[in-house]
Amino acid sequence: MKIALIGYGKMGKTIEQIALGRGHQIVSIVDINNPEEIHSDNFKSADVAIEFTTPATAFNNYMQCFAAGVPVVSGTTGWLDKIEQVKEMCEKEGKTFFYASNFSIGVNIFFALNKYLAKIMNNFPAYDIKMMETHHIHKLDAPSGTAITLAEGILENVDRKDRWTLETAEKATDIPIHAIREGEVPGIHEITYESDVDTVSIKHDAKSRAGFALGAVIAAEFAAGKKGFLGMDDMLKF
Ligand SMILES: NC(=O)C1=CN([C@@H]2O[C@H](COP(=O)(O)OP(=O)(O)OC[C@H]3O[C@@H](n4cnc5c(N)ncnc54)[C@H](OP(=O)(O)O)[C@@H]3O)[C@@H](O)[C@H]2O)C=CC1
Ligand SMILES: O=C(O)C1=N[C@H](C(=O)O)C[C@H](O)C1
Repeated sequence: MKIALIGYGKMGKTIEQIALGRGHQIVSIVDINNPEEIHSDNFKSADVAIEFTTPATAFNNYMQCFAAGVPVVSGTTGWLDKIEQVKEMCEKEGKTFFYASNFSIGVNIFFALNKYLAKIMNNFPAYDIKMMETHHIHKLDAPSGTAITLAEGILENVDRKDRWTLETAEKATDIPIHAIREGEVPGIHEITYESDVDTVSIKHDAKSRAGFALGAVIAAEFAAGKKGFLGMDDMLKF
């Protein structure tokens, strides 16, 4: 498969290695220093583009991919205020867009476990809920996209909570998310249910970026040739 990379940072470089290892070709690399590459014939020849850039630049990159007729797989976080526009373009204009706040298979198993535990905990109001996420110091957004997805999984299932907040809970119905930025940590997420008598917690700890990158390449293999707004639930069967 011919892959274009948009964003050649930590994720772009890891994805390149994994894609080459799976027999794919990297036909174009667009980064901050060569934005015009996105208009090139090489870019347009790609079966799919994999986009990992920044919260501020992702949406414009999606628009360029749509204009070039190249399906896009993106893992960039912090741009979700525009997600409805992207969904509408997929539905009405037949564009292809695959998004995941976290492409790791382990994290997606953790997402399912989080929802299952939340359903159980809905019946046990003695437990209060909080979340902690730790990432490297270069991360631009907080809380992480993964933490937001986890919080949404709890909110769907626990009636006594109605929103997430960053750092402090302002009312009993809030789920506080504590975001720590430390060294070069690839990503840790932990959800804690605490009562007066005990604590129940679940945790995912990424050892490197390899799991995120492998998931993104598998998603690209899945998305190429398909139409619409796609996500991990379309690809993974639990
Ligand atoms: N969904 C998932 O599974 C995962 C998501 N992420 C998310 O992916 C994003 C990228 O992460 P990461 O690779 O670690 O970040 P990096 O900062 O290492 O890489 C981003 C790259 O994009 C470049 N860039 C900035 N603007 C543009 C632009 N307009 N066009 C093309 N390239 C551009 C940056 O250049 P420069 O540095 O010169 O500005 C940099 O090389 C983040 O939002 C992060 O949260 C990360 C890991 C997993
Ligand atoms: O910025 C990162 O590094 C990561 N970002 C994603 C997020 O915001 O959830 C996924 C992963 O945790 C690494």
